[in-house]
Amino acid sequence: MSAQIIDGKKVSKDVREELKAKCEDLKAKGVEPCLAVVLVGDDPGSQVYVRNKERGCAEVGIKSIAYRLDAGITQQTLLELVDKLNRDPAVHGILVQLPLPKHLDEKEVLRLIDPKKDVDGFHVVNAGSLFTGEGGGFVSCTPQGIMRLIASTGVSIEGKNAVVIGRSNIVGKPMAMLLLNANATVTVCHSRTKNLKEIAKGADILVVAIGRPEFVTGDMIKSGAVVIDVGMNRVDGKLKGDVKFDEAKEVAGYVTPVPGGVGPTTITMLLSNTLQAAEAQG
Ligand SMILES: Nc1nc2c(c(=O)[nH]1)N[C@@H](CN(C=O)c1ccc(C(=O)N[C@@H](CCC(=O)O)C(=O)O)cc1)CN2
Ligand SMILES: [Mg+2]
Repeated sequence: MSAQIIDGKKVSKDVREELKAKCEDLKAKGVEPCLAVVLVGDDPGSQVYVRNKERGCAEVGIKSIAYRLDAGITQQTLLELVDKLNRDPAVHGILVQLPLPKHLDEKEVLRLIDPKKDVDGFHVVNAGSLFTGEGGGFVSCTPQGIMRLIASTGVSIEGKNAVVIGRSNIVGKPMAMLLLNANATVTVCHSRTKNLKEIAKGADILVVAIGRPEFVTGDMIKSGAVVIDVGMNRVDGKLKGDVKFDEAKEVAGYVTPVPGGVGPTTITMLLSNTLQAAEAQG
């Protein structure tokens, strides 16, 4: 058996077409959607992601303003910028690219972003509305994109065993909540989990975000499962996922590649959240 490859670029392209139309509608109503992107320092990966965010905005019709700040800036300077953007009615969405340089307090910065403009969905208010199932807040972009990828397979989530490997605030925890809200039976595994192999093998839907190259091997995957690989590990200059792709594709029903799976949908969901913010703020 050979799994179907979930094409993140194709899913992303289709969603962006919908977003272009939504953006045009907003502009026709006199709203010019605008995203402020804050990048601190010169991490090469972050520079690429920020550039891709600017390109994504341009493609869909969203105005973007990037603030590229020196790696040595103080916490106070960064907080003042966020505060200024919070108060600017022309800015609908604010994101601070992570990771920040070590001397800066990431949590304090994220807490200051107005939840109504927190298009990354990292603020406790937005995380809270996802956790209570209240909805209406912003959902973290990577897990939101993964829900689109799963939907593209046509496999229903309700009643399925979903296993999430990884418990970060950005991916693992919100992913578990989205799957739970979609009526899956969810297990979250992490570096201290015992019998991880057996638990993973019971998954109809397996999401892997543990940050270890090729951690999940073919013998940890249930036949026919949907396998989503969130990993982006650089090994000898090559990008490797958290799943051993060649083995996974012999066992799984569906599997995401790295690159070209989860990554492309992350930025697309950011664009979607920005339009949601612009619509709400008007
Ligand atoms: N403020 C934020 N910081 C970070 C986020 C985030 O959502 N908000 N997520 C990641 C980085 N990221 C977006 O910011 C991101 C990472 C990767 C991709 C992507 O398209 N990956 C490609 C491969 C790219 C490569 O070759 O390196 C793929 O998987 O096909 C998009 C967005 C951490 N920081
Ligand atoms: Mg820090």
